[in-house]
Amino acid sequence: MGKSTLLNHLVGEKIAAASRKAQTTRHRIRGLITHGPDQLVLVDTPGVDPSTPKLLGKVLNRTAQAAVDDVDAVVLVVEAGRWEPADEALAQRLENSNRPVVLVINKVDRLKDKSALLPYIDQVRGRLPFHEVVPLSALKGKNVEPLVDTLMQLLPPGPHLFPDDEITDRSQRFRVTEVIREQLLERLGQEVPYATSVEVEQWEDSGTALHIGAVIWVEREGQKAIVVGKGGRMIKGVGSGARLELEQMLERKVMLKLWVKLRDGWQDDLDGIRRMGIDVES
Ligand SMILES: Nc1nc2c(ncn2[C@@H]2O[C@H](COP(=O)(O)OP(=O)(O)OP(=O)(O)O)[C@@H](O)[C@H]2O)c(=O)[nH]1
Repeated sequence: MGKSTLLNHLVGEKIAAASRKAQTTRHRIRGLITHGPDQLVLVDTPGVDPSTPKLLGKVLNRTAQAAVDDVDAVVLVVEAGRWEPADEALAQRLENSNRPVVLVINKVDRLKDKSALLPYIDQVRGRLPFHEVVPLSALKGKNVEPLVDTLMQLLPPGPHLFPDDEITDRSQRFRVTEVIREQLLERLGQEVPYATSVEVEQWEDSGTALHIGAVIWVEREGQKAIVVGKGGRMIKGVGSGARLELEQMLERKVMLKLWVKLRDGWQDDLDGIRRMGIDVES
């Protein structure tokens, strides 16, 4: 859908892992936009997929539901030209949420025939009494500002919840794990990335560089071999790709060390899920 890409674009920096593979978002991440007296707190949620069998999937679905209960307005993101069964299921759930729902039609840059956009908007407008429908491209940053304006107008009056100059409630350490996870998602085949999780174990400033050590946890021995790759090629690629991104993000020299370790079945163990830093709604 492009929720993470949109969130990153809105706050102007990478705070959430985005990737071509579905269901990459695992955490509840807040993005912050402050314009003078107005402060918008954006909550990214994991995609809602009721068919996910693993306990991790169930936890993610609960996180998404709890996020809706917590907010003043909901942004439903769909892809231009499409209306998937999952979109319909979400729209139905939102109908009774008593929250204004803004429909974002993302990826308009992908539409080959631009004249198809207006009939599509007419068609989806009727699915729910949307507060507003905003077509945009999160990737290209096209028409993103009207979305911010619409959301700002929906804010209830109140004090700022976060400092004015912050763009996320998540720590730098967390953002580092997201950068590494994104590299894994980009470089590995379908199955393995979902079985991995990243944990920062070392964070030392030597003055000239920031030394970061992180563990990539996998569930099975075979996955370990894939993440390490032939002659360590995969893990080296992940490491150098992540290091370049981190140097840009942190605006300084970074020395990154990665280890791959085995932790059996963490996706099916609530404590394991918690240890990976994933929010578990009770
Ligand atoms: N062409 C195009 N691609 C986009 C756009 N927005 C996002 N994408 C791509 O769509 C893919 C999914 O984007 P994400 O931001 O990870 O989507 P998400 O909704 O957070 O996905 P989950 O992790 O499943 O929740 C990535 O490959 C993005 O680069 C867009 O406006 N145009």
